[in-house]
Amino acid sequence: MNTAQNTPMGRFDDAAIVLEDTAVTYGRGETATRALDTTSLVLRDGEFVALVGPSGCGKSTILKLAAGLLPASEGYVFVGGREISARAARVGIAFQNATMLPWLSVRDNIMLPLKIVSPFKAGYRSKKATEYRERADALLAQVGLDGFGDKYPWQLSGGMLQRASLCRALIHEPRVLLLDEPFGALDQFTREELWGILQDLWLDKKPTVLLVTHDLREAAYLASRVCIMSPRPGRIVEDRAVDFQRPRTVARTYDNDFIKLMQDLRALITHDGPNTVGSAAS
Ligand SMILES: Nc1ncnc2c1ncn2[C@@H]1O[C@H](COP(=O)(O)OP(=O)(O)OP(=O)(O)O)[C@@H](O)[C@H]1O
Repeated sequence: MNTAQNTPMGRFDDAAIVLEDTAVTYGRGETATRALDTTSLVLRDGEFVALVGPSGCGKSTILKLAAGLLPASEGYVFVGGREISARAARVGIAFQNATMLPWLSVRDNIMLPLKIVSPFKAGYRSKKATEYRERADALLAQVGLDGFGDKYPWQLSGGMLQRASLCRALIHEPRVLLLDEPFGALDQFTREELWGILQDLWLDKKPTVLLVTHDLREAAYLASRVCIMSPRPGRIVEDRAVDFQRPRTVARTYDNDFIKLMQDLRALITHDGPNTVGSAAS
């Protein structure tokens, strides 16, 4: 087992996520798929980084590595200072489809990680149950779902479910939040509203966030850094800081400097010239 002292991790004292010369090949032999080419990436504690790139370039693969759901074929992955394969780190995860258990209330769905994740599960059955309920209700209020805790998932709209999914990802106060196209299935207005909510949640507790998205406007609105990946087998070809003042607004995304940034990023993905911004990356 590797530790922070005797591996490359020792060089990144304040890093929340480190990929060091990491590569992933799915399968073996003739059916093997090289999904992620040799890639290095460091997220400092509290950073918000967006991963953008063509379909199939390995974005979700990077999230699976950081979540400990997938071992690296080559190189190292550290989360919270530990090699990920050594011990699962405490992360929060939200996907494009907010899968909820239909027989549980929204509040009980949100509280699920507390039932499963140490050290919370010990307190779940005892005196902490009330505290956990209050924590779930406070999060629901933060995302505009005050009073919806007793409803069932099928009584909520897609946008409301995705808000609840964010609450579930945050209920155990993870220091690392992994988001895989969390707003991809939503209409534009709901998506923009949720950008604001996610930004507020991030500004409140400053977890380290790794967001996979196809939407460059979403990436530039939310992230402090946008990493652009090449086609499969992907690797990071651009790591761009986004310095716009926070809190950011939707109106800000129509300013010239914001549009210029999106044009630059899009050109890196499509290899088009800078004046060809259209709908492909949004
Ligand atoms: N379990 C698996 N077994 C075999 N190949 C896989 C597996 N998971 C992903 N792949 C392949 O690895 C490559 C990268 O997949 P990944 O899901 O990471 O891409 P992505 O960038 O997230 O794609 P998208 O933007 O379309 O969601 C793809 O070619 C995919 O077909």
